[in-house]
Amino acid sequence: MTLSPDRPLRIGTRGSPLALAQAYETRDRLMAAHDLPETAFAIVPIRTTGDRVIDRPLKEIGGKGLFTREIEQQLLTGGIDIAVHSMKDMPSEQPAGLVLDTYLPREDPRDAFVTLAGSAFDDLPQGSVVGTSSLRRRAQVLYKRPDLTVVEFRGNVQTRLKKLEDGVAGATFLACAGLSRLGMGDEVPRQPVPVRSMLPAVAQGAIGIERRIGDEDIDRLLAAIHHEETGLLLAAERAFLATLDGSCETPIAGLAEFEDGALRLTGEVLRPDGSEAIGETQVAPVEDGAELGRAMALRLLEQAGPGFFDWRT
Ligand SMILES: NCc1[nH]cc(CCC(=O)O)c1CC(=O)O
Repeated sequence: MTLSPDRPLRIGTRGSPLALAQAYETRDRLMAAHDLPETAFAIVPIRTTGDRVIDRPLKEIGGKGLFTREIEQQLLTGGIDIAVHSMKDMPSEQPAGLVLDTYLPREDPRDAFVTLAGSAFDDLPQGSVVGTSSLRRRAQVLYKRPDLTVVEFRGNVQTRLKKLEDGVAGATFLACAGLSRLGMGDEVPRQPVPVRSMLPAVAQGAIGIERRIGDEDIDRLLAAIHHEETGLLLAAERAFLATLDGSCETPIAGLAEFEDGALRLTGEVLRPDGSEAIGETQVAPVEDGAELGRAMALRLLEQAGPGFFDWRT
């Protein structure tokens, strides 16, 4: 495939600072892998429903693919050639005609606990207010600390820090990966939360690149930057998520890690109000991740029983 300034490879992405950083990282890896100049690529920011509607909780806007639909549409109609995504925002299945199996090396998957003073989650005073728009984080926080109040908190890193300064909440959570990709790892007063204390979202910290099925030039281009290990981990986590049929309305957490040459998966489901959590850890051969994830999801669903994810009134 010949890429030139006249016919650059168009990389679709959301327009947020984090999304753009991920698109640039992808471009830089493609430049290095294929010895191509910057002018062989064009970054194309695309506004999604999730970006447009910022005044309502995500779960109210509803539906899967809030941050991806418009981008996938452009990919299907040829407006862009590839799309770069935060894998944790990706539905477990892609629209017909698209495939998402190229991953960059995963960043730190942990959540970071953020306060103006940089204090640790365990030191948060009784009755404090925590801001988050993530159902998973809300349920996990309330499960561990029923004394806390959780308020809705949307917006980018700067907006959230401003809200802390304005006293809207005393603390919030952000993904470590996002902060370091933004180069803000040291600017933001944060404490990484151990994964055993707060299990991350499925695929947190991983970047995925989506393409059209059957475009062999692009297949070859992307194969050179695919990170196999991340692929093995995400196979387990994404099978777990797919079997649970999760959406942004279901508090689900999952993390796969390598351990002594095997793959260890921890999965967790919570009631939205944080009154109950069910989880387990299992080990399997690295190539059996998808089966491990599926089986774990089925066991957790059975233990949870019907109505587990319903909001209690
Ligand atoms: N839902 C928004 C979103 N999607 C991916 C990340 C962080 C980066 C990542 O997990 O790869 C974030 C922000 C956050 O949770 O702090």
